[in-house]
Amino acid sequence: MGDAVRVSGLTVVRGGHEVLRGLDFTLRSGEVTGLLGPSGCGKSTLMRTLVGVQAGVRGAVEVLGEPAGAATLRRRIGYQTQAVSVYDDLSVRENLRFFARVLGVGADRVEQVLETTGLVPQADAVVGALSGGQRSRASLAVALLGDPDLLVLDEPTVGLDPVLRQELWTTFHAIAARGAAVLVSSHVMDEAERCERLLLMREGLLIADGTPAAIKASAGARDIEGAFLALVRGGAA
Ligand SMILES: Nc1ncnc2c1ncn2[C@@H]1O[C@H](COP(=O)(O)OP(=O)(O)OP(=O)(O)O)[C@@H](O)[C@H]1O
Repeated sequence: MGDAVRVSGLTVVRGGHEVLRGLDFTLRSGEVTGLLGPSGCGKSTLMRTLVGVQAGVRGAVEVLGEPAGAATLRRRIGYQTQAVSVYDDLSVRENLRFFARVLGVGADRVEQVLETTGLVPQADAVVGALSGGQRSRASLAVALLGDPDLLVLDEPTVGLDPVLRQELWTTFHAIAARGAAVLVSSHVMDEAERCERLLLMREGLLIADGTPAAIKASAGARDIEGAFLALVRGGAA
């Protein structure tokens, strides 16, 4: 499948500092790419840039063949931020019906995303009464409503128990298998092995880009955490 995202020479200035420094990479459709790096390295800023809401951007950022932020991309991109973005006093289904109307998609899509995110049993429960993991899945369901070709998920598994994390990763792979490019950020290196491809970041720089196996092999490390440390000690960033 082709490239969903092409980025070259991307630099972003926030608060007078270069928080992204000359990034070049592509994201392919049909793959789950993990965006990994310590807190503050620039993952959220990169995601905000791809969805077209970040100011202070220099360089070329092409998303689904258009410049990032183009109005035509709105329905084609799903974005889940770190904050839960559903209404506590509405049920899951009511939230989805509301956002479906905003996006102009049919009610049948609401039922589909309830299935995809495993929320059918909770569909009529108010969001305020759900667990953190269920609330997070409700946000994911909203991000899926437009049947996006690019799905951008900012730390969607943070704070979830291992069973829920496993279920969510299965969902991400199912979405990619239908042809979407899926970008998932995490500051937990052990999520790396679940991705087809990884972008490792540190201090605004991309220090590795490849499959988990290739990154481990080139760093001579047994796991991604070891590879990350080897890359940092080797002066990659
Ligand atoms: N609104 C802002 N104004 C100025 N600087 C900011 C702003 N938001 C973030 N930054 C800075 O930009 C850098 C990158 O932040 P960003 O949120 O992209 O990192 P992150 O890797 O997503 O971190 P985390 O994993 O903690 O969410 C940090 O140094 C941060 O302090």
